[in-house]
Amino acid sequence: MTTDGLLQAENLTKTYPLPGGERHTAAEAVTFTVPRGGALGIVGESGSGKTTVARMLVGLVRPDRGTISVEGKPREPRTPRGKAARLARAREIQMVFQDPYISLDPRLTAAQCVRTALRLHDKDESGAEALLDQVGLGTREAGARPRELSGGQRQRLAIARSLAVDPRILVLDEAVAALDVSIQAQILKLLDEIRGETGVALVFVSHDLAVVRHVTDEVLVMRRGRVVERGPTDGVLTAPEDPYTKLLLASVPGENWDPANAARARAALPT
Ligand SMILES: Nc1ncnc2c1ncn2[C@@H]1O[C@H](COP(=O)(O)OP(=O)(O)OP(=O)(O)O)[C@@H](O)[C@H]1O
Repeated sequence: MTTDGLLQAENLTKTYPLPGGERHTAAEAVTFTVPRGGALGIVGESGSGKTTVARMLVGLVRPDRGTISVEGKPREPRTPRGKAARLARAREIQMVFQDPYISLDPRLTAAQCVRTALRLHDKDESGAEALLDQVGLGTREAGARPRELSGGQRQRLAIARSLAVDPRILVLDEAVAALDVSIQAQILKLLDEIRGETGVALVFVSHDLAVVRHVTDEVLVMRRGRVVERGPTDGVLTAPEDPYTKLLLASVPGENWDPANAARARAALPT
């Protein structure tokens, strides 16, 4: 096992029971390293296993096999007992979900939400305004509850709350998928700035290749639970080698886009 890098996932495998006693493999032997301050994209179609990998990283799904290490230290599959150990674990990896509405407490204003996270981690609550400012939320938004914020503002708040913990790694699962493209661009720019300012590493899970192209250095392409291609994002998305990556790229509407090419690429894929 390599020991360099901030985050290491080694042979992560997860299966789920199927009716009839067999098991469905959602992720199989997924291995990658993310360097300090790096940004890794995990792409693939719906059902390829991206979310399963993201959830294993933060401990929401327990791998059948494989290990996750942060700075060479293995993460226990179970949440540790004791407040200090739990908080230390939370500081390693934070997650931002597609729909922050579900994960935000509807009763708390944006400022209260961030203050609560700071307090929990024994940090100075007066830092809340600076964090909200960092994600582009001003005084009016600071006093608003989630239902009074737009989708993009809610996602900014979810990011601010994650940053309050001062994490080493931020895992974002389809974090901009529900936003319209101009808001997506703003959030992607924000994430890039935050990465530059704080050195937080990003693991960016998305079905959207254009999104991953903007915010990641390296990319993994997943199909049916397996990594079928990996490498620098620009290289993989400009000159893909695997037929599945070619299919994903052929499926993106754009200039000279021809749905027939995507259909042909899919027909040529090995099953
Ligand atoms: N709790 C579960 N029980 C059974 N099967 C599951 C469970 N969670 C995921 N799966 C299956 O595992 C596979 C991978 O799912 P996963 O959610 O990781 O894919 P994904 O690439 O993130 O897809 P999407 O983009 O649609 O979320 C799918 O076939 C899914 O049906």
